[in-house]
Amino acid sequence: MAPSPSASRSHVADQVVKSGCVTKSKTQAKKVPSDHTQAAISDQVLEPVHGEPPAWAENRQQLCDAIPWFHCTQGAMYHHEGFCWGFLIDADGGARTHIDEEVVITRVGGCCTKDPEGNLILQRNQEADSMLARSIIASRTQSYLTKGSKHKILNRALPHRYNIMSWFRVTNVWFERIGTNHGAKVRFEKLNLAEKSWWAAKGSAPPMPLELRDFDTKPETLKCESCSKESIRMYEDGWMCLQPECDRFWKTGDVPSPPGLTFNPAFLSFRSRPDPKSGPKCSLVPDLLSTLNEDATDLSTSRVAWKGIVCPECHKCVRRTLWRGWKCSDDSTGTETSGNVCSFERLMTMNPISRQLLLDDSERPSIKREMVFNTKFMIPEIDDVSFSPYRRLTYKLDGVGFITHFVANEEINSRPNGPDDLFIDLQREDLGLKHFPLSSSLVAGTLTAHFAVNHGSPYKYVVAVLSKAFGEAPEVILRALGRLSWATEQAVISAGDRYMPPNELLTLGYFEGMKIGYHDDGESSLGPTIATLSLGAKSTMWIRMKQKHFNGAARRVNTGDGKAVSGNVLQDDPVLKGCRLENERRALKEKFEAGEISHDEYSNSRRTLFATQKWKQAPPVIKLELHHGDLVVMHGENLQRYYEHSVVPENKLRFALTARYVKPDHVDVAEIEKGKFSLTPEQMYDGK
Ligand SMILES: O=C(O)CCC(=O)C(=O)O
Ligand SMILES: [Fe+2]
Repeated sequence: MAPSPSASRSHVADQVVKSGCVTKSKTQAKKVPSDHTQAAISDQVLEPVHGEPPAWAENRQQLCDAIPWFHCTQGAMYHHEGFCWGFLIDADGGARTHIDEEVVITRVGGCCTKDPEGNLILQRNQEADSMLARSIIASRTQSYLTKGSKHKILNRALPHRYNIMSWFRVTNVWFERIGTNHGAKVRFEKLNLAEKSWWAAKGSAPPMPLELRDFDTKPETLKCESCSKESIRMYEDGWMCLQPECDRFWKTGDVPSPPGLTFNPAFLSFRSRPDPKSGPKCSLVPDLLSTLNEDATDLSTSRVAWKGIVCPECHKCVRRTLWRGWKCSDDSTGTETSGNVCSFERLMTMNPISRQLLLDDSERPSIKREMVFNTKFMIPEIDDVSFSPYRRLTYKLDGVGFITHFVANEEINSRPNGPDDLFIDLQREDLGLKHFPLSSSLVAGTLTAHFAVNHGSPYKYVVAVLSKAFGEAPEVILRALGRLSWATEQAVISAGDRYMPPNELLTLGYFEGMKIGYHDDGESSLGPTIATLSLGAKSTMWIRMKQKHFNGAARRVNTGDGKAVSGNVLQDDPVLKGCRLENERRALKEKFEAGEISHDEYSNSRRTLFATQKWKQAPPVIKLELHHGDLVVMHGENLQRYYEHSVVPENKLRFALTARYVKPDHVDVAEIEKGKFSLTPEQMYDGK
């Protein structure tokens, strides 16, 4: 038996209630089978909304960067320390997804995979003690919602792809049968019932005043005869036990529940009494800008200052794409639906940080830095004579290439025009450093975790960085290029190879907490030598074998248990020193090369060999501690083909200036000029 209609319920019933599986109002009960829902929805004509969201974004990265309570690039829920902070209602909320002006009902998410048609399928049972379910249950007092405009359940035209809705509270978490499993569902209720929701239909009636609402009538609750536990009457079609462990779970009478259930109107329309004590714990829209004090010396490079902001003018979530700050129009995805053209920008005065501020005590060597090499990694050849005052460390990878590390010291760093001066001058210049979109990223719109600017011949590897001509480069860039040309020449000539002077220089800038993940610098358009000058904060460079070369096969994820296993074996296995199953792989390769086995037999034997091995990450083989003023030269095409590197700085500010040789036949004729330069005697470097 449904409870009798309450004041609040009848009021809400006047507003049309939509649901993902069933479209229904109290007076009009029209059932739509779930698989027809999407088609039905796409035919709907969307009505305009009454207001504007307090903040919005065109992609998920913008949202996650600017909204601290939704710092979550995947999944529907942001949970932190056991609480759900933000919830994203996107395209697929499951059967009976419901949104009206005050209530949202959706699946909790998790435990899902996508079928070939892209529909979310619940893979296994979701339990009440799962992390997601626990954090949403713990968040009963409040939660916040954002919503994707792809989600047409509401039947309204939402202004942007992601729109912040409001504060909500969690009123119910329960389980439904989904296929052969059970999954958690949640009902949210808007906290502020007095104010009209911006997503209400344009011209719709204002919300019912609080004093006229009935907060006492709740949907009826019945005790299950089998498990003796109580469950709310959730569905109009009849009461059923909602305890997944009960034998009467999700049954009306003795039969499994029919498909196309609809919610009990009393369940949709009840409202919780407003409680002034359970207000929101943080602001819906953060105000980072007003709390920034630019006079604090190193604030502009600290972690807090590279978050996104909500534009005070157009309310877009804007990432800090620029070295000096935020520019609303610069963080545009080109998909802005509203044709948003906003001129807001906030560029900070960047007070140069002295290198002394970034040093720890172990980094104040007078002449040579003490070095202790960890035997877990390759031990280099040490040469204190040939390039004094530099110490030269050489790491040789047989048949692959070598890495030369010129270790600087105070004598080198403090010379006029040396690394100390370069570090300050780079900070004074407006180099045009920016975050660029990663060209190959799993999540579209992801920006690099560092700032970059390219000078000289265009270089388009990890990110497509527009290149500025050396002719227009600040003087400090040419001085760095002088040092890098010296290091490249010394390292290559001492190995007896041909020196090709660099014609490109990529400057990377790292604020606190930024880094460059594993990647290689191999590209057919590049010469085999790459030289980097480190300035500012100390950092660690890691070098490891590429995963496929380490394992001998590409990585494949087992669909059954989700574990990583070996996929296709390498066509041409170089069998690098230190790779997995090195002896066995080498023996098979030798047999194949000697013509003792066919290519198919070679591949099959390797497949059998790898079948018993779990996929493993390659451990780093070389670890370099990069200090201010150090130069590193990587030489050898195969080094980039078989190995990859990453660099993780430790403090607030670091620059890495990397020079390469871009082959002229890979450069557009119109761009050739950009790579030409001539250095003055002051810009040249002699190794002192
Ligand atoms: O930050 C560094 O030292 C490394 C830079 C780098 O790997 C690159 O520019 O490709
Ligand atoms: Fe690199």
